[in-house]
Amino acid sequence: MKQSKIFIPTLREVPAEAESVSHKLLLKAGMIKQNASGIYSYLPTAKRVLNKIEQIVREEMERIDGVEVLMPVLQQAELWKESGRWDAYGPELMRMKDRNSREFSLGPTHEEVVTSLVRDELKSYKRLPITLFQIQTKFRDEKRPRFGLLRGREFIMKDAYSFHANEASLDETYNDMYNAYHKIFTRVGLNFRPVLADSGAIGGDHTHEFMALAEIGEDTIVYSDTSDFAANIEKTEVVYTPNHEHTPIKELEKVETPGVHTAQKLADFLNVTVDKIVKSMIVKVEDEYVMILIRGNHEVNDVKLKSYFKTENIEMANENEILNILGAKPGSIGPVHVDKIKIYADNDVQDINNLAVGANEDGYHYLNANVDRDFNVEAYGDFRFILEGESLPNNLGKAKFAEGIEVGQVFKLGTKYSESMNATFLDEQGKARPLIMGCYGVGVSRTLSAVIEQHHDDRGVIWPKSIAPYDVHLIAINPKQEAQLELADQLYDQLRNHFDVLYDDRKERAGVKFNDADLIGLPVRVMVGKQASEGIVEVKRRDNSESQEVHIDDLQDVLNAFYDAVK
Ligand SMILES: O=C(C[C@@H]1CCCCN1)Cn1cnc2cc(Cl)c(F)cc2c1=O
Ligand SMILES: [Mg+2]
Ligand SMILES: [Mg+2]
Repeated sequence: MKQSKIFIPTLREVPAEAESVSHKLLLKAGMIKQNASGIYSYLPTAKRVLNKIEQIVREEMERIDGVEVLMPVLQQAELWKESGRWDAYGPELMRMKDRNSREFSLGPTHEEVVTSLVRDELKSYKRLPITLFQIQTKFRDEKRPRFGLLRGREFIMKDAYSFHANEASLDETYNDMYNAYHKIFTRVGLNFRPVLADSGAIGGDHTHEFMALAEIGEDTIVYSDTSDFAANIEKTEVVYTPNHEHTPIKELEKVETPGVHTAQKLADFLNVTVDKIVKSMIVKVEDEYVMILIRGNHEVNDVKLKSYFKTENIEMANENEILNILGAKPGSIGPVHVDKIKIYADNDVQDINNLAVGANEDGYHYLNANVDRDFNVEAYGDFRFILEGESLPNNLGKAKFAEGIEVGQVFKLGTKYSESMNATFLDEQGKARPLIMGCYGVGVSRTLSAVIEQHHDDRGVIWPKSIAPYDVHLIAINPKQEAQLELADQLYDQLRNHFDVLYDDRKERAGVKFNDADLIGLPVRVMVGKQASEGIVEVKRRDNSESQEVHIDDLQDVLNAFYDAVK
C-alpha cells in the first residue's frame, strides 16, 4: 500500500485527555478517532491489526471445533426477561424501542440470544457437545469509559458458547478453551496470566480471567510468593482470623469535628491510627439502601457485595440519597441509632469496639459507638479487598499485587440460561434435561490496546510481527530524487511478492517520515536514500537499533534474515 494513498492521520501532539500510553499512541499514530465518549472509529492500520487478531482467534477457535456464527447486535427484551436479567442490570445495559415501541437492548453479551438460537435445534444428546462463536460488536454503557480501547462503550469481542449433555463434557471444552486462550495470547505477543475470577451474576461458579500484565490495568491480580495461586482481587477471599482489640465499653460521646470528612482526618483528629476508625458507606442494592461498615484502612469490594447480595444492580449511593436517608453528608454518616436501613459489617469490624463513627450530623462524630448498644449489625461478611502481605486462603502464601488488563475470560455457566429459557435436550433415556453451558470471551479491541501497552517505546508502537499492520516499511527518503524514487518503486514491486509492504512515497521531509515510521511501528524498515544510485539501501529493525547497508542484489536475503530475527 502506498502511504500517499492510505489514511493515517498521525498527530504531532496528543489530546490531554489521553492518559494511557496505548490511548496516546492510538491517537498519535492515527489508528483511531473518537466519535463519542468510549466510541471510536478504527482507521486503516488499526483495522489491519484487528483483522490479524481476529484471524488468530478464529484459527484457535476452529482448532478446538468452534463453529463461527454472527448474531444480531439488537436483542429483543423478551429474551432478557425470560432469563431474568432485564432487571438485573442497571444503566450499563443500553435499552431502546423500535418504531412499534418494542423494547430492545444493544447487546453487551449474547447468552440469551444464543440460548434462544439453539433451544429449538439441539434437541438430542447426539447433537452435543457443540461450541458456537462469533466476533462482533458489543455495547456496555460504562459509567466512566477511559484509556481509549481499554475501556470503551462499544467494543469488539469474540464470544463463544458451548452446549453439553453433562459436566464432564463441559470440563473438556473449558480446558480446550483455556489452552486455546493460552495460544491466542501467546501468538499476539502478550505477557499474560490466567487468574481465578468471580463469575458475578452471569451464573456458574468456575471462571478464569486472562490478564495482560500492565501498570495501567484496572484489575489487580493477587498472586503468591510461595505458591502458584493467582486470582483477581475481586475474587480473593480474605481469611478472617479474630483478633479482638476490645477495650472496656465507654459512654457514647458526641464530639464536634469541624472539617473532618475522611477516615484519615478523623484518625488524625482523634490521634488514633486509621484502622481504629469505622467508615460507613451507603449502597443501593436493587431498590433497597443498606449501610456497609468497614475499617478505615480497608476498601469495600463491590464484586463481593454483588456476590453476597446476588445481583449486579448495586450502585454506591450519591450525596443526595445519603442526605435524604441520614440527613448528613457522606463524611459525617454512621450507624448509631440508624434503624430504617439494614447495616452490614466487614468481618474485621468485629475486632474493635468503642468505635469512632459519623454522627449523621454534618461536622459531628460519635466516639465509643458499640454494636448492640448503639446499633445493630444484620450480618458480618467478607466485603473488603485483601491487602498486600496478608495471608492467602488455604495457606497458599502471602498476597502480592500486580496490575492486569482483562483480555479474556472463560466461564462454566451451568444451566442458568437453559433452565430459565427452557432449552432442553433428550438424554440417552429420552428424558428432557436442561443444556449445560459454558461461555468464553476475548476482548479483541482491548487486546489490541494491551499489546501496545506492552510493546512500545517513547517513539511509538513496536508491533509483534504476528499482528503488525504491515510487515515492511519501505521509505523513499527523498522521492524528488529520480534515482531514489525509481529504486523505491522497483523495490515496492519486488518486495510485495513476499511481504505486506507499506510504501512511504510521500513528498514529506525525511524527519516526518522517520517519526511516522517509528509511530506506526512496523517490524522492519527498508530505506532508499542517497546511495540509491549505487544500488545500496539500508535495512533496519524497529525493536532495536540494528541496521545494515545492503546492495539490492542481497536485499531479499538480508530482509528475510532481519524479519526472521524479529519477534
Ligand atoms: O459477559 C459476561 C459473561 C461472558 C463473558 C464472555 C463472553 C460471554 N459473556 C458477563 N457480563 C459482563 N458485563 C455485562 C454488562 C451488561 Cl450491561 C450486561 F447486560 C451483561 C453483562 C454480562 O453478562
Ligand atoms: Mg473484570
Ligand atoms: Mg470479566
